[in-house]
Amino acid sequence: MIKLQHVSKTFRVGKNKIEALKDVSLEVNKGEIFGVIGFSGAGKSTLIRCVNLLERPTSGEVFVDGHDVLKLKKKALRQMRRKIGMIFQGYNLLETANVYDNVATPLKLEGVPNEEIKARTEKYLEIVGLTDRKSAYPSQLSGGQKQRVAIARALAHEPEVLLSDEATSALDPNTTDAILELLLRVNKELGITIFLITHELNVIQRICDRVAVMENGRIVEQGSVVDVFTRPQQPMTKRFISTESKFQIPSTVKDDLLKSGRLVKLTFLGESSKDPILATLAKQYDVLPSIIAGGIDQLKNQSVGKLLVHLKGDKTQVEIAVGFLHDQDVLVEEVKD
Ligand SMILES: Nc1ncnc2c1ncn2[C@@H]1O[C@H](COP(=O)(O)OP(=O)(O)OP(=O)(O)O)[C@@H](O)[C@H]1O
Repeated sequence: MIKLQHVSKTFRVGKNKIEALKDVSLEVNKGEIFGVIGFSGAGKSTLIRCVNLLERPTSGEVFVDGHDVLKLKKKALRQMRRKIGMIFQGYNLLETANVYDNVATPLKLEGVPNEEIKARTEKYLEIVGLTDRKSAYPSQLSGGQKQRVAIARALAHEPEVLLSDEATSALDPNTTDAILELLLRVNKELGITIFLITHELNVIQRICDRVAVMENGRIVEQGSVVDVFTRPQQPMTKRFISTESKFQIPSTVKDDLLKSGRLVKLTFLGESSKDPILATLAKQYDVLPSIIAGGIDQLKNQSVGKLLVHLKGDKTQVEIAVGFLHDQDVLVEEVKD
């Protein structure tokens, strides 16, 4: 649905050159939710803006639905842009128009017949749950409600793709969850492909099928969310996950534990979460496993269990026990200092 090939973007500010994107290639399939994650300044906004040419790449190719958008003439580009809706962190609503008109006015400007405007505006306000607030002005709405208006406005053009530029970054956790639920419904029930950028791991975990991790204008890793976040390969991805991870134990506690044994982080996926692996380990080897911390991450279609376990015992026995864990269907990471 969206294909970027070797896309680079250089900004010139006075005498300085800023390489915001460096040879970025990625493909978003029809019907999926694809997320790009990275810290501030990684190039995410520039990347998403290259899809609908709010930003023109310095080099490389951008395809939307098979069309090479950089080669499209004005009229064809306008038509292609209709296939692409966009929502932003700052909502971009018309403050002087009420909710209904915020959705209806852009349709009017596009020449959609009046009856169709009414039908679509009502339909999409209903989908985002704002039918009873259609006369309210943006200043009378919460951040989550404003984002719902922006989503209805984007959907009213009946796009094939929705681009989301940090749509939940200004919202509190509960409102973020509700907007993510809405985006999931938009994807599932209306069949709209979603391409989003975010700096929030939670957004990727909750709704994305695939993810790309960006650093300094480059994509350093991409793949399915389960693979990338349970078996991160690149230091940047590991750093992202550990920054967000809830497994932070005080260094004094960690030092004590490492003196008396080894610490392993176990990640359980799917069926492996049902096996009594630690009980088996304690029974088969002369090793005492203690659970130091644990939790479950809910990914879109799968839950992932994580345990931080201390293994105490004779050095050789602990070594054999770690080998046993590696042989199971769990991911084992040794925690050192
Ligand atoms: N219009 C512009 N002119 C000059 N430099 C720009 C412009 N837009 C972005 N940049 C620079 O390009 C780099 C990438 O910025 P970008 O906004 O794409 O990153 P980001 O990952 O979206 O970060 P953030 O989440 O903070 O917006 C930064 O160094 C930024 O300063």
